[in-house]
Amino acid sequence: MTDIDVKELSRQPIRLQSTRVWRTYSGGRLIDEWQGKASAEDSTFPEEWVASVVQATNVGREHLQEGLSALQLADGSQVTLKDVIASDPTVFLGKAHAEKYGDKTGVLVKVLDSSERLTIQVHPDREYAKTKFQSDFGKTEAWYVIGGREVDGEEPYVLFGFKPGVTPKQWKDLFDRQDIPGMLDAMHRIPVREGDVFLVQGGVPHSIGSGCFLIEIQEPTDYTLRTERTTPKGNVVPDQACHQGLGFDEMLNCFHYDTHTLEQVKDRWCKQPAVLEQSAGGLLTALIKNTDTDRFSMNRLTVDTEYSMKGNGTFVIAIVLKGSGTLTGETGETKVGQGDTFFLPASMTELKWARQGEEPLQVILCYPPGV
Ligand SMILES: O=P(O)(O)OC[C@H]1O[C@@H](O)[C@@H](O)[C@@H](O)[C@@H]1O
Repeated sequence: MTDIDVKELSRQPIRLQSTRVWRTYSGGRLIDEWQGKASAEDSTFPEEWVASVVQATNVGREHLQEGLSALQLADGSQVTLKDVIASDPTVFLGKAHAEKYGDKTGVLVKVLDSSERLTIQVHPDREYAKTKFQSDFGKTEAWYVIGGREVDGEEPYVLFGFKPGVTPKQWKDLFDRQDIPGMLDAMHRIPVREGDVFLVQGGVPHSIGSGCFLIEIQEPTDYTLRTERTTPKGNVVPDQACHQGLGFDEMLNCFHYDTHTLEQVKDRWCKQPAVLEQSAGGLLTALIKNTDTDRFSMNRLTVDTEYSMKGNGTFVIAIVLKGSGTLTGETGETKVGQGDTFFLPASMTELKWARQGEEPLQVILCYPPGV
């Protein structure tokens, strides 16, 4: 493995390379456009994984190492972020975090763009993940909608939460008969708009609809249990991809069968952004707060002129959503622009974002548990 200069690397923003991941659904054109690629198109690589130290689980693609974020070192060689962090977890992740989580970041961030509806699915809560997958993490996730498109005349939407009256027996029956309209109808359908924020806890049935362009923050696993045995486009979902080796009965046990009215779903899982700090230079808004969940948090920074951020002893995952400018730390200045992604090591104590372009610089800041 290439020599990692820990001292040098831990004092500067680490620019991450693009990591696209194969999924059962198609999309990704809006990610290509956002990243400024010459040709933008939908494909079966509809997700960009950011600062990932998690390998993707794709049935039939186990021979590939998908999902791990990489970066380029000063000598031009490539190394995974996972190896960089493992070289000195305390310096990169922060002392308190490393004491608790070792070399794991405890969080995974993605940019996702769907040109078709995703399969109806559920992710494990912590208890299920522990007992069935021997994992300390489940897969609670949150979505921040950054755009979207109309697909076949349908506006972007998401489906989640069981409607009143749905029972485990009914859900099993719908699954056994593969009554997909029935399964869709058992969940609430919510149209989405840029700026919306949703928290989807482990155990909650859901399906991201077509036309959604969003940033997702989640617990760092890739456990998905699917009740649809064919995708909306008609591709067969292998049994293993439905139940992850646990069998169909255990798959059905992953769901939380509490039911909600639409109002209750909105109250519980649709989150309202809240201003954290406003200065002459910028505006910091909380999208997912540590009072919403103890699994992660996410803020949006809008820089009108300049904005300084003090380190708080932990690392940050940054996605430049819009605009261009600079990011200055103790080792110098880095140019930043829409589509760039960074891992900001915990040992960076001070950072200054500055806008350069015509529009304000907008950055999404993602944090691990405990911040
Ligand atoms: O089941 P597929 O289509 O592969 O989609 C899986 C995707 O589902 C979404 O709801 C999110 O949980 C993503 O993190 C995940 O990658």
